[in-house]
Amino acid sequence: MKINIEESENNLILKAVKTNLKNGEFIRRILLDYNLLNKDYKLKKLDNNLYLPLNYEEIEEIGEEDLKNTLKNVIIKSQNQNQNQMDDMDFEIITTNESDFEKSNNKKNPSFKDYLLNNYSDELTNGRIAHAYDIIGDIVILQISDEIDKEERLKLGEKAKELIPSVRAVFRRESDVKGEYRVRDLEHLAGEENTLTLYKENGYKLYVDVAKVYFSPRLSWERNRIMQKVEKDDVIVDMFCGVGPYSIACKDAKKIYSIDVNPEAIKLLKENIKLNNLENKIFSILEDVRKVDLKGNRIIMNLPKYANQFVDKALDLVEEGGTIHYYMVGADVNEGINLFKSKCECEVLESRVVKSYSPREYVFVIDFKINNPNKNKK
Ligand SMILES: C[S@@+](CC[C@H](N)C(=O)[O-])C[C@H]1O[C@@H](n2cnc3c(N)ncnc32)[C@H](O)[C@@H]1O
Repeated sequence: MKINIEESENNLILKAVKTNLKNGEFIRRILLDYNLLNKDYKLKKLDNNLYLPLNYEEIEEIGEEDLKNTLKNVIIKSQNQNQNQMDDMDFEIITTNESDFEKSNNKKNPSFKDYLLNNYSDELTNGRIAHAYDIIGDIVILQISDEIDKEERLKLGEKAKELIPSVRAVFRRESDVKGEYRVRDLEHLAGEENTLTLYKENGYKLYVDVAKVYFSPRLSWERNRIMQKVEKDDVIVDMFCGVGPYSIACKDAKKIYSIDVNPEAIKLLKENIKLNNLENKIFSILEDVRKVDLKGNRIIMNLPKYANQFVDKALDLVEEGGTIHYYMVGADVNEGINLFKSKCECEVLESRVVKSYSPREYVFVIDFKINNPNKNKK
C-alpha cells in the first residue's frame, strides 16, 4: 500500500497515527480509551510501521497540535505508571485517505458516512443533515433538521444502527441544550428506547443518561487538558459537575467537591464515584452553587452560556493564588478576560477555543490565576 499524503477529490480524507510496529499495540489501546480509533477501517501494517486510522471529526474538534500533545502526555503518564518501555516516543499524525485502508466489516458495506455522502449530498451541503454525530457509549445522536420528513428520519436512524459498529440505540437532537439543567430534547429513531449508557474516556467510565443530564463527548480532550494540570494537593470545586466527568478527570487531586442542581445528574454522579472507586475523594452536593460555602484552589466553571453570572461566586470559592477554569460562549475571548479583570486581580495562564458554538461564536476556556479575589470587588 502507498500512503497518500495528498488529498484526493474522490476519497474521504483520513488522519492516521503512524508508529513503529513495536509501539503499535500500546498506542492502539490509548486511542481506544480516547474513542479516537476509527473502527470502520482495519489497522495497516507497512514495512516496519503500523498505521492507525483516526476518527476525523474528533481531530477537527481538537486540532492536530492538541492531539499530538495530549497523546504525548498520556504516553509519558502510562509509561511512568506501568513502566511500559516504549522505545522512543516516536509517532506522527499523517493525512491520508480512506482508500489506503481496508474496511473492517469485510462485507463491502459502506460506513454510515459513506452512506450519507452517497444518498444525501444535497442535505449535507445545505446543512439539513450533519456529517458529524455523537457516540456516547452505545448510543448515537444524529443531527437532522425538522425539515426532513419523519419517515426519512426513521430510515436514517435504522441505517445508522446498521452501519455504525456496536450501536444499541439511535436518537436525533430535537432541540438545543436548554433550561437550567442544560438538557436537550431527543427524538428516538431506532433500536432500544433506553437513554442510559456507559461511556468511556481518558481511562475512566461514566454512566450517562442522555435524556436527563447534560453530557458532551466533544469535551473529552478539554477534560484531559485539565487532568494534566491537576496536582496532588489540589482541592477542586467543580461548580457545575453534571454526572462528574471533570470531577473524575481530577481524580489525582486531594479532594473534589462536585456541585449540581439537577438531581438526576447527582444520582448518576454518585454511581460514577463508585464505578471509579473515588468514594474517599469526591463529595457530591445537590444544591444551587450560589448557596454553597466552600474553598478550593482550583475551580471549574463549566456552564459556558451563563458563566458570566457566576463569576462573583467563583471568586468567593477560590483561595488566593488559586486557578479558575472559566468556560464562556462568545465571539471574542476578551469579553471574559475583561470581566475578570474588572472584578479581581488576576492573570491569564492560558486561553483557547474549545469548540465552535454557532456560526460566529465559540466556547472558549480561560485559565485564570487569581492573585487577589477581593481586589476590585464591588
Ligand atoms: C454545561 S453542563 C456541564 C456538566 C458537566 N460539567 C459536564 O461537562 O458534563 C452545566 C451543569 O450545570 C448545572 N447547573 C446549572 N445551574 C446551576 C447552579 N445554579 N448551581 C449548580 N449547578 C447548576 C446544570 O444542571 C448542568 O448539569
